[in-house]
Amino acid sequence: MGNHYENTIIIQNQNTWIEGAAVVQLRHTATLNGMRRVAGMPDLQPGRGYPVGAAFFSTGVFYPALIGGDIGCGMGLWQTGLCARRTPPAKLVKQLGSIDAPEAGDVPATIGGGNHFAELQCPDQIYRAELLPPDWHGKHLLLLVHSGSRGLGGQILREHVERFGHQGLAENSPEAADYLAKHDHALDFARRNRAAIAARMLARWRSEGTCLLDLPHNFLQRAEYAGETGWLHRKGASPANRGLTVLPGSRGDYSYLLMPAENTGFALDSLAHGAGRKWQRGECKGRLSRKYPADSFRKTALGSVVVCADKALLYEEAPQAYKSVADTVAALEQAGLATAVARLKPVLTYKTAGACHD
Ligand SMILES: Nc1nc2c(ncn2[C@@H]2O[C@H](COP(=O)(O)O)[C@@H](O)[C@H]2O)c(=O)[nH]1
Ligand SMILES: [Mn+2]
Repeated sequence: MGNHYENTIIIQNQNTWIEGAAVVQLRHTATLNGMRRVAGMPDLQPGRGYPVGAAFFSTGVFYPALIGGDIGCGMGLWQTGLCARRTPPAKLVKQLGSIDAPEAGDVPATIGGGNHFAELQCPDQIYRAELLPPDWHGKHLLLLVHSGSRGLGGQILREHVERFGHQGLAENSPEAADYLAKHDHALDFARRNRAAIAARMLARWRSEGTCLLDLPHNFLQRAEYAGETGWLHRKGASPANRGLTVLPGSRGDYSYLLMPAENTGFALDSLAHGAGRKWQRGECKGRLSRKYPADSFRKTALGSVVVCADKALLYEEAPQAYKSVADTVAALEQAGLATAVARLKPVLTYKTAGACHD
């Protein structure tokens, strides 16, 4: 169900919890010059000035600050040739070793920090077999890669903010053309980097792999809404008009393969990009460390293994810090935006094998 406020919709149901600060940020974006409609997803959460988990449609002007610094961040999903039953996680961890150092080439093939990750997942439940992709192999593991444009997007945003602050750029201006060229480069860089990460990991496991989908969730595009042509900004929102999408939960929760519905225009053709954060990064250690030593997070309640040598990150990205992904999926389904196709269970989550930062 949606919750309307002038030109704003928030996709939520009775079980959706959204932090008040995120709603305040969303309502502020709705007042920006040229803004026609904003759509908050059930994973709406506060960001640095602007919310995460939302889409924004404007005319005549666009706002690089709404896209943020991780331009092109997204999710790629690969079908691997690794047999789910015959490949114990401990063996996969050993074969993988570290992929923290950049490879030579035009992209580093590294994941980056924060909540970027690569995860092997096992098909766990199939709800709509007829909607599975043609290359689907139910007995083999899937590889989900979540990464962005690394330092590149951050540099583009910094340069923009130094010159223009948080102002929008008038379409057809030289400044808009300059930003768009850089944005498109970062978008492509991020996509190629996810493919390079997948290729690097699959090579270590001596497995073939086929890309089932690759969708950015932080990007700007030309689009139409209510008969007007304008600019669709997505910040932590997955496109609902490019076929199957994947909605990740957390390293200790399921992920879902979703088929978007036909009519998603009311939500600016967008879906949630994750379960959504419940706790801010900075509060996680305080909430968890008395009860849970960092090492206890290297195995999850679903039996998966976590490779994360950074103890601070073990707390910041703990499953407890995220909302229930099943609730997020239910809110999307109830709003008529998507149908769950399959549920995927984590087997091995890779964050960093590098040095320990206590
Ligand atoms: N399956 C996993 N999902 C995860 C993990 N860490 C975070 N997440 C989910 O991904 C999104 C990504 O959000 P973004 O704003 O950084 O793009 C987040 O909302 C979580 O729901 C993980 O290790 N495994
Ligand atoms: Mn992301």
